Amino acid sequence: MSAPVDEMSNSTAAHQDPILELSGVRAGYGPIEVLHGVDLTVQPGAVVALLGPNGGGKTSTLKICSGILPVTGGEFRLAGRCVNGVDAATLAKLGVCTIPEGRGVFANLTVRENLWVATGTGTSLKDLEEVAYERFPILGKRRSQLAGSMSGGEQQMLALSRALGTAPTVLLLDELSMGLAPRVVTEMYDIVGGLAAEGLSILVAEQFARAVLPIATSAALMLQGRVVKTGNPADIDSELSTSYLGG
Ligand SMILES: Nc1ncnc2c1ncn2[C@@H]1O[C@H](COP(=O)(O)OP(=O)(O)OP(=O)(O)O)[C@@H](O)[C@H]1O
Repeated sequence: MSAPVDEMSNSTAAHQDPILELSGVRAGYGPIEVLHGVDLTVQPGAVVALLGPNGGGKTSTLKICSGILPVTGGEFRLAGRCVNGVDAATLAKLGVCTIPEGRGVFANLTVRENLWVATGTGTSLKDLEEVAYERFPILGKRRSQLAGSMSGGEQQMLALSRALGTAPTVLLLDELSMGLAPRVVTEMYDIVGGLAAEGLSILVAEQFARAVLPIATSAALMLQGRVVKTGNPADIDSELSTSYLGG
């Protein structure tokens, strides 16, 4: 039997259960169901790559995990507790942090102001800046610069800093590679791999499998609202080239 959500602590990474678990999860938009029974597991400290073509349901699955899209069937568990119906703000307080497609940085705000936005979760601006500038010194140099005038990689660093400043246990990343040069994508995924090595659990939705597979501990292939295969990154890579990419 699941413990009440209000008994959950932010230190969920130490738990024996998977940090995130979807079992037969169904969801949709209005009357249209788009997730038809998704099964997915993220173990503590793992990087799980959620792969597949456009419209397969990757973003919708991340929305379930962040509490934006309600579960209409099946079960969503966080560190072993059912969190169906728990809202996004509560999940954020429980340590689930999302970097959405397009990064979610405010182009017309400075780096510092963007960090200030994350103080809504209870972390002070001082702490957010300390974490950000220590990890990404370039952001310290750009603290008074408008985020929209920075490179795509620097914006992604800012998005990561905002997320990390809130000390998450689970990071949800949607299309980290979007709009970035291949070299920058590799750099960003190296950073993500480092975060997992520090104990963060990470679920990454990514269309460009080759970008994320080198740092993934496991991968799941999503087609038409279902996870059709899960396994180690090498197996899923070959599955992608033979079935989905047709080659
Ligand atoms: N806000 C929405 N309203 C209605 N349908 C939606 C909405 N968002 C997504 N969908 C539909 O849900 C299905 C799954 O989309 P989703 O964005 O989750 O897939 P995806 O694998 O992330 O694809 P992409 O990489 O293109 O974002 C698609 O058929 C899509 O058209």
